Amino acid sequence: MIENQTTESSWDGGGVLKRLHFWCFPHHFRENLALRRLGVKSVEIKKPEQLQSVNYLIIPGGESTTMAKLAEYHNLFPALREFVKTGKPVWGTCAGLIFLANRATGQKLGGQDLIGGLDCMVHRNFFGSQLQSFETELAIPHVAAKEGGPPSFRGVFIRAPAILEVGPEVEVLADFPVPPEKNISSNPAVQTPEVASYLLSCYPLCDIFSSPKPIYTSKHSTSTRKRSAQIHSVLLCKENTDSLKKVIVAVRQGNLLATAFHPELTADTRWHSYFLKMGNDMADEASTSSSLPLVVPNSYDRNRIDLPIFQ
Ligand SMILES: NC(=O)CC[C@H](N)C(=O)O
Repeated sequence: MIENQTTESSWDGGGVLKRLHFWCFPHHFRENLALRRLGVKSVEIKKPEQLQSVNYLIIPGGESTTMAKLAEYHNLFPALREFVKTGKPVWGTCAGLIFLANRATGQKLGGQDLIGGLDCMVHRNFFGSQLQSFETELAIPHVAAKEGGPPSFRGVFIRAPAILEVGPEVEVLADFPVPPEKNISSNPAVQTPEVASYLLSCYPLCDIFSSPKPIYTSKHSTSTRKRSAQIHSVLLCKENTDSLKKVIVAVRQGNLLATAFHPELTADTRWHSYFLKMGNDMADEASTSSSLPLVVPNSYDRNRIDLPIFQ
């Protein structure tokens, strides 16, 4: 995995990669801080040819439509798709997750180009607008088993996507219960036909026609309004349901890692060290003995203070 070292990429005596390359968008600065805590220095990728000397790639959060336009402008898509196919580790956070998905919904009019590779259907802005951003404790059994520390992680969701479906090769690393009725019904961003279908599929046993209350206005078509009434009824049923349906918020598929939340905004670097170790996993699978193992310290530090972002 760790071939193609550039003169910028070097190893210390213990085999720690001193320079990691990643694709820069607005959250670059915070990614850089998290990686530095693990002894890794990162650089921005701005041109397709830079990807040839890259071993790891992080596609950070931001705004995926704008990111797609920039990637198009700089002709990055072919090189990014090629990179994903090489088997080198790639991690998409939030907008980066949208980029890696094979299928996306909730996109702006006209859609946007995706890199693809991750066999899933992602819903952009699933939880709503910027105002519906939130923090929550997520159970992360797989990552905690590998990295140590507590079994949960503080997930920071900023106008976040959620994964609605995954293919058989995809391992779910974290999920999250669909928010309660009051959040969803007051939130226009999630009232799309795709969310409707999803919620209806979650609660098939509910009487979806009881006490309908339209969420959509008269400017929407009759079928859309009917659908909206169905969602509302489903959500009313859900209030009485103990077992809330969950959406997926972190996955791994081979060399691809994706999180709907922002680990770089917390002081807990376990997702970053998990990602760095993925290079070793991939090298083991490919039995490429020529690759140097990347030594990443187990990163949980209970004394590191985490500042709240959303109250
Ligand atoms: N924090 C984020 O990366 C938000 C992603 C954004 N909602 C998008 O669709 O691109």
